[in-house]
Amino acid sequence: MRIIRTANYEEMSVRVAAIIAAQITLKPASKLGLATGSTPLGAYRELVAAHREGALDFSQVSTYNLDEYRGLSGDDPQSYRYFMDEHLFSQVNIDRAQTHVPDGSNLDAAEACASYDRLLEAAGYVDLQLLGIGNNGHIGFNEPDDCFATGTHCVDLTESTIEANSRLFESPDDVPRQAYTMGIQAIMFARRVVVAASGTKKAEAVRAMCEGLVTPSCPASILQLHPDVILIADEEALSLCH
Ligand SMILES: N[C@@H]1[C@@H](O)[C@H](O)[C@@H](COP(=O)(O)O)O[C@@H]1O
Repeated sequence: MRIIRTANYEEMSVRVAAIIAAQITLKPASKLGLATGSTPLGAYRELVAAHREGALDFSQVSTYNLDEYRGLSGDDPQSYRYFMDEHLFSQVNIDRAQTHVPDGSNLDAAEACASYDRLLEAAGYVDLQLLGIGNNGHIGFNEPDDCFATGTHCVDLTESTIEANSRLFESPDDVPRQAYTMGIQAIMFARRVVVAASGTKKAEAVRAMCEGLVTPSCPASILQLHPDVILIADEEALSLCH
């Protein structure tokens, strides 16, 4: 795992965006695995700015998002599809038909997950997977568990994740209790993984990911087995690493 240490969130965002931009420049038809949350927002802003300056062409790019709340349709402002449309897809020249997010409006979990897996398999998985990390070490919505879940699956969100994500809802009661998430396999099949982390709240999860045992109780720790991972993290997020 290569570690790029940055002074703060802004510098982290610039470094993450630069790697994604380089990926698109080198391979215009790149398949990108994308993440939601506060962490990638700055990088998305940088990518939008680069596009507006004429430096980045998304016309051949396709994207596959990690996860979606079960029960939310794409026109719900709390959905991850809405988040991606708002912060990235509507701001660049990407073909919206080439942007993919698990279908939260499909309440048939088995069907929703199987069809997302078929899509990922048909795509041959992604060239670059962008990840944030949950305070409890989750990636996507792969929560701490007794085993690593391989395929796309429906998860019951942990109390700590509901609490952490409630800042984006009116109250914790409004946070959906379940989500569909890409499994560990599709994440590990990405040719390159870029993990972004910022702030002291992520420090323990970052330490466990980089230096702890490879264990499903910290899902991000599986990334120690991936041959091409770049962690871009600020001083605060790296503060517990040796
Ligand atoms: N499912 C998402 C993850 O993909 C994200 O990495 C994590 C951290 O979010 P944030 O970047 O807002 O801290 O939260 C959510 O639960």
